[in-house]
Amino acid sequence: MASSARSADSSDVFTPRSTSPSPSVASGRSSHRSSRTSVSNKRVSISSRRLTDFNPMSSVDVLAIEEAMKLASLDQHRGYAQDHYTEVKQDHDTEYLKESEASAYQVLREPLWNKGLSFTPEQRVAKNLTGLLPHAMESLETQCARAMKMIHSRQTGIDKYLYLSSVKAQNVDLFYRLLMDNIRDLMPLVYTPTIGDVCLQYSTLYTRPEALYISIKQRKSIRTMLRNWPCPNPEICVVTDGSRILGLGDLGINGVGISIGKLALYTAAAGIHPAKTLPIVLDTGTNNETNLKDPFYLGLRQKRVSYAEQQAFMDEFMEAVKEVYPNMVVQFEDFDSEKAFNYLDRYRNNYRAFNDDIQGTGAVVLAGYINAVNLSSVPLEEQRLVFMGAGSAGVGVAKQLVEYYTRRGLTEAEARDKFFLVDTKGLVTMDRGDKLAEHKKYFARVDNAGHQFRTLEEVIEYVKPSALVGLAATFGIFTESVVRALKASVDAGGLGRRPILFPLSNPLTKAECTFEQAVQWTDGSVVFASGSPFNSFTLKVGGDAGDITYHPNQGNNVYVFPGLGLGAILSKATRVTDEMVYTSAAALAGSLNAEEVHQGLIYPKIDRVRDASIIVAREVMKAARRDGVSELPESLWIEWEEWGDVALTNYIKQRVYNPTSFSEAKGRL
Ligand SMILES: NC(=O)C1=CN([C@@H]2O[C@H](COP(=O)(O)OP(=O)(O)OC[C@H]3O[C@@H](n4cnc5c(N)ncnc54)[C@H](O)[C@@H]3O)[C@@H](O)[C@H]2O)C=CC1
Ligand SMILES: CC(=O)C(=O)O
Ligand SMILES: [Mg+2]
Repeated sequence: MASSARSADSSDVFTPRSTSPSPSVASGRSSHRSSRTSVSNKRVSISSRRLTDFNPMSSVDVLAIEEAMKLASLDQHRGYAQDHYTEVKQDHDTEYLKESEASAYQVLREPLWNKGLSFTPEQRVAKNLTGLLPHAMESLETQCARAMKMIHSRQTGIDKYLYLSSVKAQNVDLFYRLLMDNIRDLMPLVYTPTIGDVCLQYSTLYTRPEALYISIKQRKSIRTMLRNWPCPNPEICVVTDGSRILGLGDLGINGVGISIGKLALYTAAAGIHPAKTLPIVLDTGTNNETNLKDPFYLGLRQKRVSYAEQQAFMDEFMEAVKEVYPNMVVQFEDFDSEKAFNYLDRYRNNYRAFNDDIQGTGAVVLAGYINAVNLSSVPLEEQRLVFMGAGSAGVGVAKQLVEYYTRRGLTEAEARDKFFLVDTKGLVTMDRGDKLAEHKKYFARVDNAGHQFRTLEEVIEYVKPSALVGLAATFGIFTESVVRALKASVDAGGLGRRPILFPLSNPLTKAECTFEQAVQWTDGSVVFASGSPFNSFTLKVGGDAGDITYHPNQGNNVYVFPGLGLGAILSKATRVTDEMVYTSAAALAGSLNAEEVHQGLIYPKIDRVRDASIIVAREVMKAARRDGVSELPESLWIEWEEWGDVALTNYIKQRVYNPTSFSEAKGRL
């Protein structure tokens, strides 16, 4: 962080690590790092030659691509031959370059220090910046207005993303002010849906490192690589192996875009300091043929290793994390479903870890469901739910809802009975004749009397559901006949009842139906939430009634993971417990303001995601305390018990990052 790095106790927050902070060092982060990587100098120069020689955006001619392929294959051999399963030893000093010791050039080049045109005249003199900047001094707001103008001038989502990314590479405070103040417009760029396109093309769009890239071939050096991260003591990491990125399948190392995007939202939506976030991709190969044939693909050019081999690698990774960054919370993201469930079970009791797709999604959908049931006029006990998709998200959500029902007085069997999960083969039943994946067995029906239901229409006809949830990553699978059948089954229960329809798959190209379709096919009665954002929809009614505008909800785990992570960090939780996850859902459900309730929404508006995250974090902290996993001093808890939520909320607010013009950005964890 540029500004808190300047405060007296900033050594823990400040970023670049260096052995030689002399003025002769050319620039900020990259120069410090290269000064310490003499062991692998040769490898570094080979890969940088590849990156600079070929501008991926312009090299469309065949010759350039052939040449690139030749060089890429050379690079692969040379690079990996050197560190194949051997440890690359590097010395790690614990000194970090201080901003006060940095040259003016370094201050401007370090994105965590650079304040752009917001440097005051006094700061410009003190830091020898006079003449290096235009004379004008501007507030962050003015710089944001300029940046928004530039974003609007770009035509495609990717181009807008690239512009934003370049802002982040130059001025972190500006990037986050921009994102926080324009979250409705910009979140769809740094997150779903645009991040899906970015991940698909990550290796081609690549311009600079933004994450830790840990390949299984470097497994002996995991600790070294973790220590190489230039910001000291990161507190939250999002780690993926790229095996199931959004609904786009196995993207290999290209999936790192999702770790980067989610961590940008940890900062924008919950105020975790950017210098405390660490995106990680574990490269264990890819089964994506397009990637394997792509000359620019940056990951290991091999098929994925076996589950057993990856398991051993994962064990080593988790142990290394605990040793190098013992306080860091680990968010597992977008692992394919078998690994997602296995790793959650394996690590949840011994590490500060949670799975976003299982638990974060479970919590966010539960929150939306609690509010949707109220709007639907179908009593909680009468609800019956069909889930299209029985993967990590589908099963994770259904289990979270079962917990809700049991807390409401149902037995576990009664609660489970409300859920009908459907996958590519139809309704999941015990006697379907195929080998059920372990995670599906809990919900496999045994009351189907030998009958199998292959299509969604058949399932709806059989179940007569009140709610339909889509987590199948299949575009358009909620057809008109499916949605009308859902509405008919709800209408049959009585007048004024409303169907709950949640097409939650990401990105938009995988949404089970659109918002407009949902409104049209239910004659406007739908209670709707989608994974990626849709625009409001105006139905032209004509006549005296006038037009009616319908507002969608975004049911995305972005409403939960930032607050859950922040709560886990601030409470110094040794584990992320089920109670903490459940509480995050209950807190989110109760976080709507009067206007949002009046508008019939089930989630807070996305512009209020930060308010919601603070509430979620506060309640998660209290849940950690109830579960006995908070390592905060007892005296603090006694104080908060005495003074109540206001005091705890203030404690959180004082610790969140909030870049402002001309002054130190507030907040550090
Ligand atoms: N809105 C949100 O916050 C979240 C949304 N998701 C989305 O949920 C989707 C699924 O994620 P995971 O469960 O992790 O994936 P997964 O791959 O583990 O599961 C997908 C499931 O859908 C089923 N399926 C696929 N095609 C189908 C079809 N044509 N008909 C019926 N079933 C079909 C598969 O059999 C499998 O059970 C993805 O698009 C992901 O982006 C995931 C997490 C959070
Ligand atoms: C939102 C999210 O985590 C997913 O689609 O996988
Ligand atoms: Mg995910």
